[in-house]
Amino acid sequence: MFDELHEECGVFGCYHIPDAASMTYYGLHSLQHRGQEASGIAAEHDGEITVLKGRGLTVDVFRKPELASLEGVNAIGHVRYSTAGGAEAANIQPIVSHSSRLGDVAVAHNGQIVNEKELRRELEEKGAIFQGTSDSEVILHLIRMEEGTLEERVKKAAARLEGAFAVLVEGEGKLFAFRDTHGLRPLSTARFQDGWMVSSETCAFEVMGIYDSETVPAGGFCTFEDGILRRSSYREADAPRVCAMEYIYFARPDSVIEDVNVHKFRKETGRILATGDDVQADVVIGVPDSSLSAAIGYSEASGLPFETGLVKNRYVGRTFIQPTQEMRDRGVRMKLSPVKEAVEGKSVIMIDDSIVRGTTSRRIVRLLREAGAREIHVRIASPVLKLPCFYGVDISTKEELIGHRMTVEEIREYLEADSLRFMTPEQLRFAAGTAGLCTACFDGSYCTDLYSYSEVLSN
Ligand SMILES: O=P(O)(O)OC[C@H]1O[C@H](OP(=O)(O)OP(=O)(O)O)[C@H](O)[C@@H]1O
Ligand SMILES: NC(=O)CC[C@H](N)C(=O)O
Ligand code: SF4
Ligand SMILES: [Mg+2]
Repeated sequence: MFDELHEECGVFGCYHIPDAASMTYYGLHSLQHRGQEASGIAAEHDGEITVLKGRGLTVDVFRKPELASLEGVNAIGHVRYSTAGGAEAANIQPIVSHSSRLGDVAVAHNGQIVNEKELRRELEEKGAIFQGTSDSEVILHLIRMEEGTLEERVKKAAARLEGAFAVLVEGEGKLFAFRDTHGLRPLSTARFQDGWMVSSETCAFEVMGIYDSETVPAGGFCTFEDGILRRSSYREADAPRVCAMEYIYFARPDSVIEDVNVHKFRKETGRILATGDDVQADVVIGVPDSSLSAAIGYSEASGLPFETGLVKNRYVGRTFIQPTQEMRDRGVRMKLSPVKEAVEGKSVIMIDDSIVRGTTSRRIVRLLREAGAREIHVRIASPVLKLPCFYGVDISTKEELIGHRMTVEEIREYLEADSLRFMTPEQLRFAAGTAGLCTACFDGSYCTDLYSYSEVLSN
């Protein structure tokens, strides 16, 4: 069970770049918002892969001398929030295999393989011995079991996978990157000096001063070999379906996915929410950080002033020890505080990006009332979340979702808000412009066969 909505994973790779491990470290740091559970880097030098990984944030897992021990011009890295398989050490990525016959190979994966159980059974029958329980390990075993050159084996392995995946593979001095046929998870490449970088999000390139990048298309396959990048495909692309939650919540506003900037998308959702909203209000506030862009969009379209109504303590991380009951009773809130001057006596439009269990919105409505807000109108910059995700986001059962159990009016009552509105899936697709979206957790339109996971839906 999750407490709130959690990020998923991020992958970053360097090919033909001096001190690749250190550059990967900086890349992972920019992707930290996608996973705070564990972090790892695998660097290759003369065909040998050395991996360093551990639980926690990238800055806590790596120290300078350790990074220096990761030699080589190629490296891949991963920040993890587990979705399949537990948080145990064996599941931390990159996952590496050493073999005298096939050499060293490392894999880093963001997403979730929906036919994992079927593949695992088949691989075990053929003699594969798994180190852990993560779905990502299946990719490594498939590569080992296939025949041909490393590139051919990686391509054949990719073609066996169903679900959501942005994957990096390293071995034999080469790097491979591929993306699922719907493009559910983002992945981009960029030129850097004499080499290349690959990243889940383009924000990681920009911190390196790179502003030109290219999306790996759905079903696309990149081979970095002999100092060059060759683009091909391992399977025909399906209709593009980028995870809508990437735009709504996960990705950083400065990232661009499928040519659509995340901040721009969020502003558009705010604008759509404001259109036709006839509520009488004085100010618009957003829940920092992920809904600030939507709140700005709402403010611009409605002509109502945007205010800093809430301040976030950025140092409350996942490992933060929950306050004692006594502190809770005294009203100590560790994560968000209202700005009384901004909301007192006012009718407030409060924008958040999503409601999962309703905990956050309910808490904020109360905080704003205590701070003297006269009316609170909650506007959510996404549709009602009703169904689980099997593509790499930890919404695993529908019972966890307030939107599955209650009508919008019942949710409004639970939140103690004066009014509540969501977007429709159609409006969300409109906000995405040219990018095709997955909206399955809102409307059930899963774009792949769900294999054993379909049981979760029928229960
Ligand atoms: O309905 P709930 O179960 O409370 O979940 C919804 C909240 O979870 C996310 O925020 P979160 O606090 O996880 O992180 P953030 O600070 O990055 O927005 C999201 O932005 C919503 O605010
Ligand atoms: N959130 C993710 O993308 C996780 C990747 C993979 N399924 C894991 O659990 O390690
Ligand atoms: S089901 Fe929802 S969270 Fe999962 S990939 Fe689709 S849009 Fe994203
Ligand atoms: Mg939030």
